[in-house]
Amino acid sequence: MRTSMLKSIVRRSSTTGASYVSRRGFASESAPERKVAVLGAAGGIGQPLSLLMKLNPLVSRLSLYDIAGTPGVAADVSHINTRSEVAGFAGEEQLGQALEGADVVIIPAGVPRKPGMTRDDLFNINAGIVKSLCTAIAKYCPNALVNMISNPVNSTVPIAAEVFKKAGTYDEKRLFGVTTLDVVRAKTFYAGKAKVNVAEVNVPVVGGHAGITILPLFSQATPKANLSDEEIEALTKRTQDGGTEVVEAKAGKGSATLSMAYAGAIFADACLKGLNGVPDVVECSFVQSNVTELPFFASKVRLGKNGVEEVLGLGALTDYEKKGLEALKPELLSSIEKGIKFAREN
Ligand SMILES: NC(=O)C1=CN([C@@H]2O[C@H](COP(=O)(O)OP(=O)(O)OC[C@H]3O[C@@H](n4cnc5c(N)ncnc54)[C@H](O)[C@@H]3O)[C@@H](O)[C@H]2O)C=CC1
Ligand SMILES: O=C([O-])CC(=O)C(=O)O
Repeated sequence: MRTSMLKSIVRRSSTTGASYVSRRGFASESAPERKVAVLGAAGGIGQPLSLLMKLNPLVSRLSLYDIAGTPGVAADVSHINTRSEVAGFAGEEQLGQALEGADVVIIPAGVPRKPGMTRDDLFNINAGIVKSLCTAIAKYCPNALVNMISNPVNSTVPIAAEVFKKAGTYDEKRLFGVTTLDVVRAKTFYAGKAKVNVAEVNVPVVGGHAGITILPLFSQATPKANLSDEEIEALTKRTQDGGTEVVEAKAGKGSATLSMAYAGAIFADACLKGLNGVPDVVECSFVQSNVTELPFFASKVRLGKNGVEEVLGLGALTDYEKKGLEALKPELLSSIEKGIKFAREN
């Protein structure tokens, strides 16, 4: 019952198409002990993400932290008859306990967009939240893999890197901006247009996580389909504007939460599989990178026992994609620099 439910909820890894339960087949009983902490667990993303992490048999301890509201979420989720033990922590004084011993920390803490706002408009509030949470991570679980969801990801990941550098704990292999929702969207939109089975689709999405910095590489999408240039352009634009599509539809009640929880659960699962030694776990993520001249960049990443095992290159690009790549660089660089400057000055 549990396995079939999991399979139907989270069927495929987003880039590799690997099945949810590890290919080496760790049954829940034999999988290593793994603690996952969700920071912002009482929020719109945090709650469904906590549910999905409770359904993941690779998790043995699930730690749910927020400034308030987590005892209720934790009590609720803890009644689900799956492997992990659940604990809720609320308020800054409990943050250390929430983080102690975590293998993976997922951060969806912070304010979401309203119509008319860009992700960068969230910077003033979310930069400080991310900085204080990362300061605590450096202290209580410096070896954890950090999955950054809080926006603007293009700046919050560089902020986290600076905080860890200051604390002397930075390891570029362990810091990830979660861009999986861009991949999830690209797959869905491509499958609809190409009329192929969505469960079979793979599409890398590179760059960053805001507007034109999101660059889906539909020329590398599989299964192959004969789409016109106009169709590729429309798919690219829809993927880039996917977040705004949801923000507008929610009309002031926030941004993507359910699809983000799904995407966040897929990415965290990939991190856990990598830690557990499952081979060939590949997902797109915004990481420290040499793929372009920019210090951080999203591309396919191979995950392993220490986090990032290999940052994969871009592969062959069409002229349209090359143009998109050049066009995104100034905006992405400026968001990265804004994050670094904030962390150095505050
Ligand atoms: N990377 C991505 O693809 C996506 C990122 N996001 C971002 O995720 C963030 C969260 O979005 P929602 O869950 O919809 O917002 P929300 O407002 O529903 O939930 C945020 C939660 O964070 C908590 N929080 C605030 N300060 C905190 C702190 N210092 N420590 C711990 N928790 C704290 C709040 O109490 C709240 O429960 C936003 O910044 C949003 O833009 C949203 C969708 C996709
Ligand atoms: O658009 C937003 O503000 C939330 C987000 O990052 C997304 O849905 O991709």
